[in-house]
Amino acid sequence: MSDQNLADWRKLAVKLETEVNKVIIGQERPVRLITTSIFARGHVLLEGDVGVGKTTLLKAFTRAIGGGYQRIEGTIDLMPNDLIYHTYLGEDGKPHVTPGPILMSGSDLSIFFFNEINRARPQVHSLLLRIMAERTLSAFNKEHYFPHMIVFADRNQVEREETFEIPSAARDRFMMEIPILIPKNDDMMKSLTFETRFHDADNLVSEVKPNLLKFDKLKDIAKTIQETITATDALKNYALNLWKATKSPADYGIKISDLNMNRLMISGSSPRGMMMMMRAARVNAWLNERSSVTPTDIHAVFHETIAHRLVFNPVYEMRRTVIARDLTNGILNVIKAP
Ligand SMILES: Nc1ncnc2c1ncn2[C@@H]1O[C@H](COP(=O)(O)OP(=O)(O)OP(=O)(O)O)[C@@H](O)[C@H]1O
Repeated sequence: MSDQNLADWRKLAVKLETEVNKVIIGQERPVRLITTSIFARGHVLLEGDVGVGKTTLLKAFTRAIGGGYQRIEGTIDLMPNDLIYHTYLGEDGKPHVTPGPILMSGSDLSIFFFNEINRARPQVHSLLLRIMAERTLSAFNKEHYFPHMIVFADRNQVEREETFEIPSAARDRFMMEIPILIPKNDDMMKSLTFETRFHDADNLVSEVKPNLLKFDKLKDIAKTIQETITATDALKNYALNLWKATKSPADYGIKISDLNMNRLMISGSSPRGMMMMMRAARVNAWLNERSSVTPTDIHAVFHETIAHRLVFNPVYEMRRTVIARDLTNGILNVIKAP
């Protein structure tokens, strides 16, 4: 793929963001991060309250990139097979089997949204993780492939009863965890409350230009971005120091008020985490018309690619959201950028 092609795709990526930002208001940063994940081919955890527009956001993205959108709700009685097929008694009195959400769009599946993943049992998580990693599933005597699928999973953080928290090994498979918060701006809050266009999500999504990108070409362009955007030795050393600081922040003089830094960390970033962080940073460089990754590109994605995979001492886990934010900020402040 030529440089011209990369430039053309960049224009499409910017258009994609414009289209989504047209219907989803006050979420420019999550939209940039989701675009980054799409072009870095990484799965995403969404963190946020209910009714903040997550479904609408993902439907808007799917409409613009093309391909199929499917969604499933995590519930305590959901079984792994519920992802694969439904059974029902037909009018003819006979049992029938139809494809479940994961199979419904066939190999054109583009975005799969698992809402409230932590309400589903670990058996369901493991099936999902296997499909995410292998992009294939055998069912109905056939192998099914999902070469273009990106999984988005939302964790209900408000009600913790009857939930099955996804373990750190599973969280590590996701490229990012992106917070989706209610817009703070008064005018936007008024718009969401009073403008009727926001009240009908399907109608709202229909304002997005359909099939702006070719979803089945994203894999190729993602590969080209990773192969084309370079990193200097100084930048590589910088990334290495950031990595080490996630393992033992105390050794680097990083402090968070009232925490015992020597007891905070159980484990820092995994190699996969650093790899995914760099993939996202490369895409950020490309989106900003740079041919080489700069520290700014790393800063743009560091928190969202690293925080969810850090494991804290259990006494600090309840305060994870705040501590993780302070820690990643502390690391970026203390480690000297080239
Ligand atoms: N920032 C926003 N921009 C545009 N519409 C929004 C925004 N936030 C909420 N909405 C509107 O709020 C309604 C609920 O949104 P949606 O169903 O997408 O939320 P959700 O986060 O998926 O909810 P749940 O967690 O309950 O599934 C929709 O009508 C949507 O248009």
